[in-house]
Amino acid sequence: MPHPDASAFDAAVARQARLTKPAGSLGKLETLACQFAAWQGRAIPSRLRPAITVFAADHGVARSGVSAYPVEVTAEMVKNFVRGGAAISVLAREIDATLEVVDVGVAADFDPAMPIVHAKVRYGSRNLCDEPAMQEQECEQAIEAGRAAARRAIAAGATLLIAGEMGIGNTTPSAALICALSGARPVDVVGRGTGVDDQGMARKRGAVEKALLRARTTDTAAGWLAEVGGLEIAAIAGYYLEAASAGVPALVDGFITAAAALVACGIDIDTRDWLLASHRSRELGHELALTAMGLEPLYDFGLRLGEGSGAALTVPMLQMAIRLHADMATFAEAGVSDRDHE
Ligand SMILES: O=C(O)c1ccc[n+]([C@@H]2O[C@H](COP(=O)([O-])O)[C@@H](O)[C@H]2O)c1
Ligand SMILES: Cc1cc2nc[nH]c2cc1C
Repeated sequence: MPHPDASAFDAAVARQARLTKPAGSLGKLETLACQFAAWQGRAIPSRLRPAITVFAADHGVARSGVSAYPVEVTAEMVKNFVRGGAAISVLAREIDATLEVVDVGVAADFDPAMPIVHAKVRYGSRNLCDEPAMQEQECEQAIEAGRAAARRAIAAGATLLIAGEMGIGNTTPSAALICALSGARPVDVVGRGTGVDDQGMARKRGAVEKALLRARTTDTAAGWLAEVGGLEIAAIAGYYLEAASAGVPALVDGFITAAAALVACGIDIDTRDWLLASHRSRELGHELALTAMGLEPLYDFGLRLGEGSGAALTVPMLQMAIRLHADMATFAEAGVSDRDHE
């Protein structure tokens, strides 16, 4: 995997020091501009061209009372994405991002003419409590669907990749993966997802504990993904792996994408160098998962939607960071006196 360009980073840091502002006064915006400089391999990064890919799939475990919503919502929301009425549809238009929806495992048939990517591996993953969620070959097929989506986005000119997801029940496999890969306990990771009540929470924690116990001899990230993951989570892991291989940065959205990012980093630790976390999700174990990868969220608005929405919301801010870095005058250009040097 390529590494971000350290000399472009240094050149960007030097430029930040010459811009007409007290040193460090633009805080994280300065760091972000320098990070994009390193990612793009140029002291002044160019305007971002974001691509959003939403991966949709269903989950066998969703039939065990672990979600506040019925499984049918996954397929219904896919249609809503396409019609333009979902939150991510609105945000994609607002930030001028492309939006592609990939069916990797929704438990329903779609009209073949519907403008989504038809990459269904199977009608939902199996119930992780009782058996491996995916066979190895199914898992690999889902990873490849994610890799292919990243390749398409990059070939079309995207310079920032955003993965989103839709899958009723998917906070349960995500919690299981985060526990398995970080060593955290289910009580510290399992949250309310779409808003389950206390009984639902107990069922969810029970499901995660049962899955972790059943698959306890698993010893690789890819192995855990197949045992307790899900088809859209596998696809997103593939999407991140491909982004990093191509040297294109990718945003980590909420709880589910963080679980996928942990898997990708478990498969190849260098993936981490190309990831940027957008927000802190309201979902319990999210920050713990980000910390396990050394990622820090940019903001906290109490979001817990998914779809890539939290990541999409950061794009205007990232564009501003780059614009400021590119267009502000230096002290010399503006004839402004710099600080006294000791
Ligand atoms: O992004 C998040 O942090 C997030 C937190 C909770 C729920 N979600 C979304 O809600 C769905 C999963 O919730 P659940 O309760 O069905 O497991 C799935 O479609 C996710 O996109 C997303
Ligand atoms: C309506 C709805 C929209 C979503 N978008 C992502 N997860 C979702 C879950 C539900 C229930």
